[in-house]
Amino acid sequence: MGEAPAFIADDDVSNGLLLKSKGCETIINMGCNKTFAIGAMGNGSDSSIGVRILDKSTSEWVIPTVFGTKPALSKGHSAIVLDEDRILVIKSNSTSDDCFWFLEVNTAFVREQRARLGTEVVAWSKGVVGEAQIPVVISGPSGVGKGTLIAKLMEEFPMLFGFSVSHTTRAPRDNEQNGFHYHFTERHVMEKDIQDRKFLEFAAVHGNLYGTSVESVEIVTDQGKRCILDIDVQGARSVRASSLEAILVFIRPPSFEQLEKRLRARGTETEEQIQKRLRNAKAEIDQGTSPGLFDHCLINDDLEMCYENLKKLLGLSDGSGKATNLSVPETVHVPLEHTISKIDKKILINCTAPQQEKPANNMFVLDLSSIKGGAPGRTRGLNFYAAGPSLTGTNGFKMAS
Ligand SMILES: Nc1ncnc2c1ncn2[C@@H]1O[C@H](COP(=O)(O)OP(=O)(O)OP(=O)(O)O)[C@@H](O)[C@H]1O
Ligand SMILES: Nc1nc2c(ncn2[C@@H]2O[C@H](COP(=O)(O)O)[C@@H](O)[C@H]2O)c(=O)[nH]1
Repeated sequence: MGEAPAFIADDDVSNGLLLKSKGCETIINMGCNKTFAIGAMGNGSDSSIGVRILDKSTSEWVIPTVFGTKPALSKGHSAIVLDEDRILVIKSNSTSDDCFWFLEVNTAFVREQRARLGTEVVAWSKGVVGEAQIPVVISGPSGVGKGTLIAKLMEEFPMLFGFSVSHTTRAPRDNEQNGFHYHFTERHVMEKDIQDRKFLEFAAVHGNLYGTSVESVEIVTDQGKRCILDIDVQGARSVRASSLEAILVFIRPPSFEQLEKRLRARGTETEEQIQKRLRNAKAEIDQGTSPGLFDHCLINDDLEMCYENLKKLLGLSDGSGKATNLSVPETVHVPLEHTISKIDKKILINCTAPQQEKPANNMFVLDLSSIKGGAPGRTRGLNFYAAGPSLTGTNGFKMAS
């Protein structure tokens, strides 16, 4: 691990945006009578960035309950207050998926958890650079062909889509791999994880528990890919009601007889299970085809035609099977020495290069005007671009190794 960074406050930082250093921690004063210390906790045992809170009314330091994936310690980081709810932390020398982190200190999610637990709470949310496209939920009765359609999409566009691997308490089928088709788990483990808020949605389906973990969606988003979820109608309803913005597609069979035929031909369920799935299918088709819940409804009669229609509504095809909408994740690299400052929703990152005689073209902008999401998932929609030559005397602070 690298040596602890020191932080030097610029003289003109007076508006409470960010404050000085304390050893290897950044010290941030928030308006809520609290001071946040962010950095290595000094005990040498934790490999992630820690947080302590000073309650100024009691002068006591508190270790909060931390939600979300914690950022790993890096050689240096800087921090700046975004608003009364969040602090932005920028890690130096990090890859694009590990550079920008939001420490939520008073968002709706944090307030909810604080009220539930009766303790101080903070939550980390990793920033995702680029125009992450909203997840796609594919729903429909068992046997309609959801998995088949998703497999075709993943095969044709492996760089564009990533599958959210669900958790389930049902037993694996012969051809199913743990961690690829599902995370197969025990009911008591899954129930505990649900209690611990690890799931974005979950439902009891055909007698087993199924759920989408926050982490499963994050893994896909971190790869810069568009997340596809294969979930039942109850799950789709939960997603609709959640903070996860998604496009919801219902797949319906051409007829109930065809559905039964497909389920039987698949040969993966016992007669009893097939009967249960068919009984549930009736209610699912009713709910899926009634207005309000789903954005789109496709009939999976001819598989190729249904697949073309799916691609069309996802903006992937002009109808001829040609891809039209491929995107590439951006790369980000913030050096150890930099200053940051904030103008409205834009963060200016001035990468100083003292060894160079002339200032290099090293001013970058992190545009936060289109961000979406937040803890317990990711903060998406960050834009990062070069803004021109370095400026001096900006309202920021310098981080040194
Ligand atoms: N358009 C189609 N015409 C005929 N058979 C199809 C069609 N689409 C899929 N199938 C077949 O139907 C069976 C069920 O499909 P699939 O497993 O993809 O359904 P599913 O909706 O994912 O089911 P579950 O919800 O139970 O996972 C498979 O054997 C598949 O090959
Ligand atoms: N609400 C959720 N439903 C899910 C999830 N993963 C799968 N499913 C749905 O369960 C049924 C049965 O699936 P099978 O693999 O046992 O045939 C099917 O309708 C899936 O869409 C999930 O994470 N959440």
